[in-house]
This record gives sequence, structure tokens and C-alpha cells, in this order.
Amino acid sequence: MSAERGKGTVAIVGGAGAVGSSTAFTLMDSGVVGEIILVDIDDERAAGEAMDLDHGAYFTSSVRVRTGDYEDCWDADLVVITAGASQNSGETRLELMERNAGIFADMVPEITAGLNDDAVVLVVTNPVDVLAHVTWAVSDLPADRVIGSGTVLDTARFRHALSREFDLDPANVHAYVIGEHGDSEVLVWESANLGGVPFEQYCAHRGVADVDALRDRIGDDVRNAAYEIIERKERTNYGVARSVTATAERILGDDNSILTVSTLADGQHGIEDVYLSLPCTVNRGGVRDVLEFDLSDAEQTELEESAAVIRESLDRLDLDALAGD
Ligand SMILES: NC(=O)C1=CN([C@@H]2O[C@H](COP(=O)(O)OP(=O)(O)OC[C@H]3O[C@@H](n4cnc5c(N)ncnc54)[C@H](O)[C@@H]3O)[C@@H](O)[C@H]2O)C=CC1
Ligand SMILES: CC(=O)C(=O)O
Repeated sequence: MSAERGKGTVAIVGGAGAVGSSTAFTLMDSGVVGEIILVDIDDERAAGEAMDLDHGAYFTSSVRVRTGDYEDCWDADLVVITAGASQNSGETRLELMERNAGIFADMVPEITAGLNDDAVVLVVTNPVDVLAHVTWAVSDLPADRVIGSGTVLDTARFRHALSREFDLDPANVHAYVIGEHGDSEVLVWESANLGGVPFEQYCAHRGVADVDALRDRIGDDVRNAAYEIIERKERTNYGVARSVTATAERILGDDNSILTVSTLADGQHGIEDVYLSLPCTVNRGGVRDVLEFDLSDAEQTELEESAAVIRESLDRLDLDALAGD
């Protein structure tokens, strides 16, 4: 790691925006980061955010926060990309694709041209699966070092909903959301468990009368969470900041943690050559391995449909042209 005191350097591209600056704020408390570099085309706002954040370092940690340009990413251990347009109320994540793919095609080669060999790039901008794929395609980076923030946030929303429903410590809730970070995401009930007790068995234990209705209600809440928040405050930033910080901590801490980040599927569950979220072991090298696990037949079909949604979007982009081939 390159930063002072053996801690990591994180560059946040889009760092003056709501998600980027909120992520910088939460990263400052992580204990694994020594320097945060905010990179943004809005130089003035980035400078203001960096000053404001850096003053807070007095109270929390020895993290230094400063601004930089794309070349400053080259010294980073982790580059988080939050740059680009965000959804308006009622807009889907996929509707941002054309706007943000163009930005990525211009920006990513400059960010990655001189990147550390062992740096990891974590894409957050939506539609995150498509843009992680674009980042990989327009750079020379190996796929295991290009990660999308994926459904880490959706998995947190799912676990949060279950823990609130049953008034249970979230640490005892084990459940994943996989597939697209978007409307076609898949809540995996087949392996969901509360303290090791399978979901349906736990529902019986707690006297849940209509398990299907509970599944539907929680599924709708998790899938629509971002729409509900954006309708009220125009954006989501705090939940995602915490989920990106948690992912950054696991990467920089070399933790071998299992997270549902977006990765290039390589035959898992019969899916190939598309970035989507599956449970992955994450460490300093990025994605170490991708897990396959039990899905019901319906969940397997939903996952295939989710992969098809992402694939159709990718097919609308000319990846070769974006890569300048
Ligand atoms: N993956 C996830 O779980 C989530 C993703 N998002 C996505 O994050 C993205 C950012 O959202 P917000 O921060 O709310 O938007 P924002 O508009 O507040 O910030 C975007 C920032 O990107 C900067 N920017 C634009 N083009 C740039 C370029 N070429 N180089 C450097 N900086 C550039 C802008 O100046 C701005 O400061 C959106 O695409 C949003 O949908 C938001 C929440 C959750
Ligand atoms: C905006 C977005 O992707 C989210 O909050 O899930």
C-alpha cells in the first residue's frame, strides 16, 4: 500500500458528487485508508468537499483528503468510480446507460493507463453492471480487478428488511440478492436463513400465517427502495456510501469476505460473459472466486432473465467502438 502508515490510498472519481463525497465521509472512519483523493470535473466543488472532509480528520483519524486528477488515480490502491448522471424520479438505472457509457469510454482509459498493477477498480455509477463491463472492456485490466458495487446494497436492504420484520439482530440474517443491481434483481429465498434456520422453518417458528405474502412484500420493498428514496430526496447516498465503504474495507483489508459484488460471470449458474452480482470472495486482489449455491428453479430462471436484461443493454452499446478498436 502506498499511503502513509501502511494504509491504503483510495481515489474517488466523481468525488464531489453526493455518492462520492458521502463515501469519502464514511471511508474516513474505516481505519484502513490513509489518503482519499477526490477527482471530479467540478474542480471547485471537489476542492470544497476535500477541505470540509479534511477538517473533520482532526476528530476522527489521520486520513488525508485532497483533490487530484485522473493521473492521481495511478498511485491508488483502490479507485472508486461514482462519476456520471444519476436517476431522476421514476427513471430506471438502465435509462442512464447511454449518458454514462460515453463518459466512461472517455474517462476510464485515462484513469487506468498508469494504474498500479495491483490496484482494484470499484464501479458504482449506474447502471453498475453494464458500466463495470464497459470499464473492463475499455481498459487492459483483468476482470478480477474490475468490480461493480453490484447488489451489496440490495443484499443489505434485504437483510435489513428481514431483521426488522422479525426484530432480530442483523448479524443473524443470511440472505443474498443476486443478478442485476436493478429491476430484474433476484432475492434468493431458497438459501435465506435466520441464525442457520431456513426461512420457511423460521416463519413457522414465528407463526407467520402467509409466507408468500411476506416474500412478496419484502421483495417489493427491496426492489423499489431506491425509487422510494429518489422520489422523496432526489438521490440515494448514505446507504450506498456505507455499502461501498464496507466493500472497500474488505478489499483493502485483504479479508476474503463474501460479498455480492458485480463480477464477470464465467459459467456460474450457466451464465457467461456478463457482469452481474453473485456471492464473491473479495480480497486485496479483487474477486478471488465466485460461489455457486442452491437456487430454486424459479430463482434460476429469474437469474437467467436478469442476465439477459444486462446482455440486451450491452448489445445496444458498441463495446468495440467504445474501446476505440
Ligand atoms: N451502485 C449503487 O448502488 C448506486 C449507484 N448510484 C449511482 O452513482 C452515480 C452518482 O450519483 P450521485 O453522486 O448522486 O450524482 P452527482 O450528480 O451528485 O455526482 C456525480 C459527480 O460526477 C461528476 N462527474 C461527471 N462526469 C465526470 C467525469 N467525466 N470525470 C469526473 N467526474 C465527473 C460530477 O461533476 C458530479 O460531481 C449515479 O450514476 C447513481 O445512479 C447511486 C446510488 C447507489
Ligand atoms: C440509486 C441506486 O442504485 C440505489 O440506491 O440502489
